[in-house]
Amino acid sequence: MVALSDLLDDVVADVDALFVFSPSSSYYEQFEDESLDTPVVVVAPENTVDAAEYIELPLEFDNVRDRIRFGIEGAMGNGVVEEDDVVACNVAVFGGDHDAVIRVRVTEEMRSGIYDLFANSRADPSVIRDVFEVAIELGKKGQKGKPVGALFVVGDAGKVMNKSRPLSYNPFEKSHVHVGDPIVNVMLKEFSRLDGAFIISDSGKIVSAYRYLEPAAEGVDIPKGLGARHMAGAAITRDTNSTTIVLSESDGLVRAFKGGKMILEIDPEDY
Ligand SMILES: Nc1ncnc2c1ncn2[C@@H]1O[C@H](COP(=O)(O)OP(=O)(O)OP(=O)(O)O)[C@@H](O)[C@H]1O
Ligand SMILES: [Mn+2]
Repeated sequence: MVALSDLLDDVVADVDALFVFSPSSSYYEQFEDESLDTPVVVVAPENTVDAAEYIELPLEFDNVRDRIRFGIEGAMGNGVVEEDDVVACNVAVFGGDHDAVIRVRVTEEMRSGIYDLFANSRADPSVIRDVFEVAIELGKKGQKGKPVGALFVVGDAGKVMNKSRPLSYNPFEKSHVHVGDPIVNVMLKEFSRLDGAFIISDSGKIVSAYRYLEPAAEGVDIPKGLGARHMAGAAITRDTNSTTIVLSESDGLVRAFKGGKMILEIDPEDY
């Protein structure tokens, strides 16, 4: 006969670290006890509890898997955990109080680049997320069932505009629309059939569609086999402080670039 608490014992047995997501001060206090010999990592929008090991969560991922993956990836980047560590994650799945402990093995695949994409971009994290979600959705569904490609340049829009030229009239010229508005997502998907790039400001305003990017491509090092869209998308992030999110029409993958380098490559179907 097992006691119910045995189930929990198994979940937390021999873990290398405990991740506590967005704890209140009073909740966190119980982990500060020196007798707990497991390192505690706090993952939260702000380090209000003054945790020694802290990972910033720039947005509340509603999906718990995403939230956990993000925290672990951040901790891998800081060297707090490494491949094959086993961690316990204390989260609130249904909002409010912490209601679950989830056991996770850290794998190298968790280092997807998502953490870097959100935490170290100049644009607002929620803007990055909204654009990323449009790209993922477009990648999953295509445009009227056909695969489409798209190139989104996010952040540092003034400079990006200076390093590009219009291919056609700008449908967003006089509008004040932002990514994340449902109607805008429909527009972005519709316009993705057209050539060129979308330019989006730090705060999410859609500045232009149809831009032909003309960055200097020297010093840009991206995987061989990627074409002009990806080269331009990578190079503009070296020339400016932007981040780009690129959906490939030919292989269906979503990639992100920053500082002239690819920081993320994912299959929308896995996301
Ligand atoms: N400098 C650029 N600025 C903006 N858009 C570009 C630029 N170069 C190419 N594109 C866009 O990318 C499209 C596809 O070009 P290309 O096939 O060379 O890129 P790719 O990297 O192979 O992308 P995909 O994997 O989607 O085919 C072009 O039709 C054009 O709309
Ligand atoms: Mn191509």
